[in-house]
Amino acid sequence: MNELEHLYFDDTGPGGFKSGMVPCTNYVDSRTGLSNDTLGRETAAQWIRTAFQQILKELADDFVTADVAAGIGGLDASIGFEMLRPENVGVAFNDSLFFFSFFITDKSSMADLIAMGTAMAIGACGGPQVPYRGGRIDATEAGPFGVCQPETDLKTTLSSLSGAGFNQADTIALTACGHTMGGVHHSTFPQIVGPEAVSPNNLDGRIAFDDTVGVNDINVVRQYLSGTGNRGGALVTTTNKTVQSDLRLYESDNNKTMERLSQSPEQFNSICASLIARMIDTVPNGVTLTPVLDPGNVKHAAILLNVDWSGKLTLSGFLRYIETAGSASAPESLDVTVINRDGILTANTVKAVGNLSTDTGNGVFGPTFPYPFTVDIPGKTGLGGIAVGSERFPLQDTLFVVPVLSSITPGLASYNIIDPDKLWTFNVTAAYRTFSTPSSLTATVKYQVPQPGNTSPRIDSSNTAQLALIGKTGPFSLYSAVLQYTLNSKQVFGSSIDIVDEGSGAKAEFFKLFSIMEFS
Ligand code: HEM
Repeated sequence: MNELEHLYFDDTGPGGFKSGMVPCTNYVDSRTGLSNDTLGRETAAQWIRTAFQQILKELADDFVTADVAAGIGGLDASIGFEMLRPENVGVAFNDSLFFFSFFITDKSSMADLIAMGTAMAIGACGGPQVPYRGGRIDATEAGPFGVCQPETDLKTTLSSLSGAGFNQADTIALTACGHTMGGVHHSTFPQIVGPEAVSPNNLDGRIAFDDTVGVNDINVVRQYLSGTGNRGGALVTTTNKTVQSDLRLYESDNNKTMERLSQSPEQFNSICASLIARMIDTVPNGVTLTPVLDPGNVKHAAILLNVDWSGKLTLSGFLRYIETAGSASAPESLDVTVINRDGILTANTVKAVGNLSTDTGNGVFGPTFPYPFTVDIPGKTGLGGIAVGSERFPLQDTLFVVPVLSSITPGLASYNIIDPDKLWTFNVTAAYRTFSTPSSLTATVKYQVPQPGNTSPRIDSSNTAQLALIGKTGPFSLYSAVLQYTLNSKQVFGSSIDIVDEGSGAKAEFFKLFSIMEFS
């Protein structure tokens, strides 16, 4: 299963991608790793701002100053290299990148996670579903300097964003779509918000954009136009004219765009969904984004394939059922039917019973329920996929990592995500459905490594080892390797292994090593 789909649709429990913004007003302080509701900060809002700043910054540097038509700019996480710049003042970017860094793997770049954070913060906090695609590539160096600050004059802001393909109405609407959650902080922008905003439960002194600070809604537009509530927030109401950047922008077309946005929540949502999608989909030349991640109704997740010494295969994992708009409510069970190696639907069917008491949904698409299943498969006929109702999901048994014959030590009992470096031993066994000896069967372990001067790590793919034949079972040959690395727990968490036979092209890609860690 696609890692981004997993993070977005399934990984929503404690420690999952969504955990930072539950509830939407939650704030996770990267300095302690803990929630803190006394500062007047909000993680969901920081995530949206990070994407924009990366883009406004990337919009301000790549995406804005650099010209999208020239293909230079876009969401590429170069902000990680630029934390010390004045334009990146405040903790928001550091907080966000620190949180996202736990989820960086070979298949999930920082830039994709920044974009996902925005889609989730908006979609799960009362806003629209923002179409989300993957495929962004992280920059390997800092980008040019940015320009969009509260002090920036209107002409410069508009021309910067127009270089990124956003006209004046787009720029006004995009800003209002972003400036509905969170607010402006005295601790970060004392020239905008005075010390009077500071209180025991608002130690950073936030003035919110509207009075629904944790909800992505039309309120900011309506309060701005009617002069009620927070009147659009401090970038409108500050008496320091130089930094009234929202007021300058909103008024620049005589409030026409704000009037249009205010007409209905549905209109606000649909304009925002399309502008935010355009914002996060702005990528440098040469980057091809995937199709929009489709929650579907039913998909498989956390699939593991084992083989025993008699050659019998066992497939286990779960289906997730999302009650997307207009779909039937989750049934008590779903039938999983094995498709054999030749692509033929077999009579081998098991019932996956839903755990309907646990909604694992990300709050964007609808209640989501897991249906665990296990099915035995004769090694002779093998596995080509599974069918669930009319849906077919391709799987393969040509080359795969065998979880029961693989291990990681030390185990979960001594694992803590903030543990420092220690020696890890990965004992990896793969089953290969061939009896001819491959010229070279290699295992590449990929894990994150820090980048000097950057909060965001990169993936190191340089650790490769040969696998050696250890036996045969049914139609499979078993190959194994023992790999040892000194890593911290965070590196182990996101590590994965690819097994490749270059000669035949057979591969088992992105097996997450953490998935086999046991209590020991
Ligand atoms: C057009 C020019 C813009 C300027 C000059 C600007 C400036 C600012 C400033 C000064 C803050 C206060 C940050 C703090 O005190 O921590 C802020 C907050 C925020 N901005 Fe913007 N912004 C702009 C557009 C946007 C856009 C287009 C989006 C997203 C689509 C966005 C999303 C946010 C969010 C979510 C916050 C709240 C952050 C928090 O509460 O931590 N901004 N912006």
